[in-house]
Order: sequence, then C-alpha cells, then structure tokens
Amino acid sequence: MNETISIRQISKRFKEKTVLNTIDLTMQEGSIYGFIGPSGAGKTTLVKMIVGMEKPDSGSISVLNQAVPNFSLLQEIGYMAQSDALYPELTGKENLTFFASLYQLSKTEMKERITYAARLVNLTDQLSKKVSAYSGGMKRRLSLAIALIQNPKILILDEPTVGIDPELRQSIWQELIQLKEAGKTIIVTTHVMDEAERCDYIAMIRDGAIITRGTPAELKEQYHATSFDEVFLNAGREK
Ligand SMILES: Nc1ncnc2c1ncn2[C@@H]1O[C@H](COP(=O)(O)OP(=O)(O)OP(=O)(O)O)[C@@H](O)[C@H]1O
Repeated sequence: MNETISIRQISKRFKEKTVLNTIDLTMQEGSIYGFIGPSGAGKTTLVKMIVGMEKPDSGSISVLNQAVPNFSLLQEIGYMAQSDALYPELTGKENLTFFASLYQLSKTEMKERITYAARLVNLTDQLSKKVSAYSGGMKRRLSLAIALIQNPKILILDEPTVGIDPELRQSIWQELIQLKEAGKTIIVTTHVMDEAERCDYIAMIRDGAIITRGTPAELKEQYHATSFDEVFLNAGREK
C-alpha cells in the first residue's frame, strides 16, 4: 500500500504551552486512522496542520508526496472542521454547489457529486431549505457532504458524528469503510470509543504526544483490556 501522509517531528507551541511535541506518524491509502484523546490533547491542531491551516514550529508534513502547505493539495484533501463553516442564508443545495464550484469538476460530475453527497448524509429531501433553518445535526451532515464533494483522496474529519443520531452514524461509518476500501486515506478524530474500534489504526494523543498507537486489537492486548474505554483509561493512567 502506498504511503499518503508523512508527519515528521512536528512540534507546536501556543505562547508558552506545548500543544504538539515531536509527533511522528505515517499513513497509507486504504486505511482509517483514529486520533483519540481527551479534550485539549492536540488532535484538532494536528489535523489542521495536515490540511495546511496551521503551521508547525518545527518538523514537516507531506501529503501525496508534496510538502504541506500546497495549494494544489486542496483538491485532494476533504476537511470537515469541528465547527461548521456554512453559509446560513443559502440553501443546502446552494452551499454544496458553491463548495463544488471551488474544485475542478465538470458540470455532470458536479451534479453527480452533489446527489451522491446529499444522499450519503440523508439530506436529499432538505436541500431546498435555508441552512439557517437546519438543526445542529443537519449542519454537521451538510459539512460532511461538503468534505466529500470533490471526491478527495484524503478525508480528514474532526469529530464527524457529533450530534448525529445512531442510525445515520451507522450508515456514515458503513460509507467510510467503503471509501477506505476504494483506497482513500481517512482520518477521524473522536471521543466515541466504539468509533475508535472501527478504525484500522489508532493514535492515542495526550498532552500533545502520541502515548500509544496500533490497531484496536493490538491496543486491547497491550493494555489487557476488553473494551476500548478500558484501553483509553489504562493508557492514560500509565502515562
Ligand atoms: N489558536 C490557538 N491559540 C492558542 N491556543 C490554542 C490555539 N488552538 C488551540 N490551542 C490550545 O491547544 C491545545 C490543543 O487544542 P486542540 O483543539 O488541538 O485539542 P483537541 O484535542 O482537538 O481538543 P477537543 O477534543 O476538545 O477538540 C488546547 O490547550 C487549546 O487551548
């Protein structure tokens, strides 16, 4: 499998606080990576660096063999931020069309991608409503559809299923698994342990460092745990 993301010796401070401390991580196509850790651990800062929105103080990141930041990578990275960046006065469809128009898509592709993304997040029947009338969960779903709109090779989702009901969460995960099987590299940050279990590979982040990493099965064995909640608690205690 090809390596798609390489993070080398990344560190970052905000004022006197070290938020990321010499992080090393490589990722491959066709896999889902879970970044898990307590609030304030540094997960969002790390994913923003991969997208190119935050600059490390030291170290480097490359995505698809190109150094980040790189304008041309935006076509290949779908990013769903923790807070929704939507246009409330536009309808769901207008939002999707606007974001799709930022990418190199033919008219037919654009139409197909909008139909696909809206269906995936179960918003097809709500597309003509203004986003200002959407619930919190609907806004999250629309943000996820936007992250997928250009069919990127890399998908970075910061707490994608917060505010999404269990049934839809299930179908979103089914789709994420299909996308990884189609060769995408997917990063998900989460606090939800049963979601962590669905990832192929976990990096557990605490106080800006990766305190443990491995497949869910490896981590359960390492921490003599039967559930992922236990892995999380035991790893935190050992630290
Ligand atoms: N722009 C900024 N300026 C100053 N401090 C920041 C900035 N962005 C993040 N931080 C701090 O960096 C630390 C890590 O934040 P980050 O958002 O990466 O954590 P997180 O693991 O994603 O947390 P959560 O799970 O709550 O989203 C926190 O202490 C936060 O307050």
